[in-house]
Amino acid sequence: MIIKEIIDPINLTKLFLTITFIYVLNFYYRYFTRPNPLPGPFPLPFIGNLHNHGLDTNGYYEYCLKKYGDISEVYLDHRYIILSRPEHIKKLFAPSEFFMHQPYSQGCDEVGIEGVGLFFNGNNKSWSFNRHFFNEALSRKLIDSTIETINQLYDEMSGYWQSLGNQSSSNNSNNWTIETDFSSWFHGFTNEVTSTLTTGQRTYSIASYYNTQSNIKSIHSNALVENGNKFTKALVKFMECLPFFTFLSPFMRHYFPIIKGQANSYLNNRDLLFKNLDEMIKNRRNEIEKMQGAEMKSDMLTSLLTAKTVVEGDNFRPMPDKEIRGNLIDIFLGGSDTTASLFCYITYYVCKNPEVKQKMLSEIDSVLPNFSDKLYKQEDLKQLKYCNAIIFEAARLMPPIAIALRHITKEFEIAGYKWPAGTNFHLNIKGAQRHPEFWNNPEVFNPDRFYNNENDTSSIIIWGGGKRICPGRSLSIVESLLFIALVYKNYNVELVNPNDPLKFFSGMVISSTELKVRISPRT
Ligand code: HEM
Repeated sequence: MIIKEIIDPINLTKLFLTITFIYVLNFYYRYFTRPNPLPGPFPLPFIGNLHNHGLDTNGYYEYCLKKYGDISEVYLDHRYIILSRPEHIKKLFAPSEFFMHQPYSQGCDEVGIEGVGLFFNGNNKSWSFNRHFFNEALSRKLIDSTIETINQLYDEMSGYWQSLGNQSSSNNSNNWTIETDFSSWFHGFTNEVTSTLTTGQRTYSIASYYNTQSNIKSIHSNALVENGNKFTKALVKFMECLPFFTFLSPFMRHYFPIIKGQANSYLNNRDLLFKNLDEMIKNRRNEIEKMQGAEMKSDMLTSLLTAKTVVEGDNFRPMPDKEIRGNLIDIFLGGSDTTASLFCYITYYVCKNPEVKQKMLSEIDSVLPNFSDKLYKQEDLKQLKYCNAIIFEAARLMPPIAIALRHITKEFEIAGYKWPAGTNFHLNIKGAQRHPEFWNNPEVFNPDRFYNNENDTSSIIIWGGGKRICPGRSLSIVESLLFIALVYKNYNVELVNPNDPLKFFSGMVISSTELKVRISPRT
């Protein structure tokens, strides 16, 4: 009888309405009594400001800066304080402090990345070990072997362009022009570079893209290309799911019908990706066991498997597989899309500014030998000072990661307010790098800011700052210099639609989605 009364639909409705009422009351009580109220859009229960934020992170923070000024707030899964002034942001880059990126996130736990690797790791001890490992692994030796890989992969990609050019022209010579999408080529390219650097295995992404564009197929077998393709797609989808699991509340992910379906599809994809990575780890472990002292490969997976320095009390033990997987994911997520997109932004701005392009070509031609003569090395690249300035200026205007995260675990004073432990910050990198009080003509692409010191450039924070500054920053600069050198030394590059704005998707990374260019061999 009592059970019948409890599950009576009228009682259930009353219960549901009462719980919802209490939730809403609590939500607004907390909102109106929050410490240091700031300007920002009014939040709604359950969704906060998700309806204002939408999927365009970059556009939304630009809007907040214009409408609410240097410091404002937004409600997603938590309250976030948005900082857009360099000096406020730099307080959270204090070199002596370990900051978490975000508090414990049930969403990140669900996708299996909470507390492992670097980016999603808020445990100082385990983060410090992984970070030390990263810094050691990304040594000059690894950068040298990455340069070699890029030179070789470029050779293959250039061969594909040549083949497409010959297919489109009647005279089968070097006199051809093709229209193609740099965004697709370079996403494939950086994916291959990252995979080789990380696991020692190729993904055949450039061959895969070539096969979609060409009547003649690449020499790599269909099975290899198809496998690599599946792996790459799983990585892209995994990346896409991160804002979804980070910013949507568990309630929405678990109970809202369409959202729940999407969450399940992302989780299936996670299973597929993890299975792939776990197999790579297992296979390499077997390989290492069989090698017994012979010279090992120099990729990061081998280093992770042979590192025996995780401290547990006084004991040392090998890094657990889950931790290894977390580090691999960090490199794939941090290193591929960012570098590919940056190269697209560089190309866009260089092609829109002919005087910059001319100066860049003069530097490349005077510093670098012809590609066929020798592979470019770190020493060659160091001389490309103007190209280096171009990289910084393109990343100032279009930082591939537009927002950095910080979560404080003790009271901190920023922008004249005392923030209690538990406050979350979104550091608006793009806003700070275009801030009119810190940059002369901030919207103008002018590499001379970094070449002739035409601007005080201390407000540049492309790679974040403090202890959590990007560990891949030197590698990404070397990769970008090499892309510029190889492509522009050998090809004429123009935008197909110079008047079109940049095309990108802004989630965690401001990712280039298309850049149509016209290329022909430089004679
Ligand atoms: C143009 C290329 C790149 C850009 C713009 C970029 C930018 C960033 C930014 C802004 C952060 C957050 C820093 C902070 O919170 O203060 C970060 C973190 C990170 N990046 Fe990069 N990155 C790039 C390339 C790479 C590469 C090539 C790798 C790996 C080889 C990498 C691996 C990571 C990792 C693991 C973290 C997390 C660090 C930590 O939490 O300790 N990134 N990156």
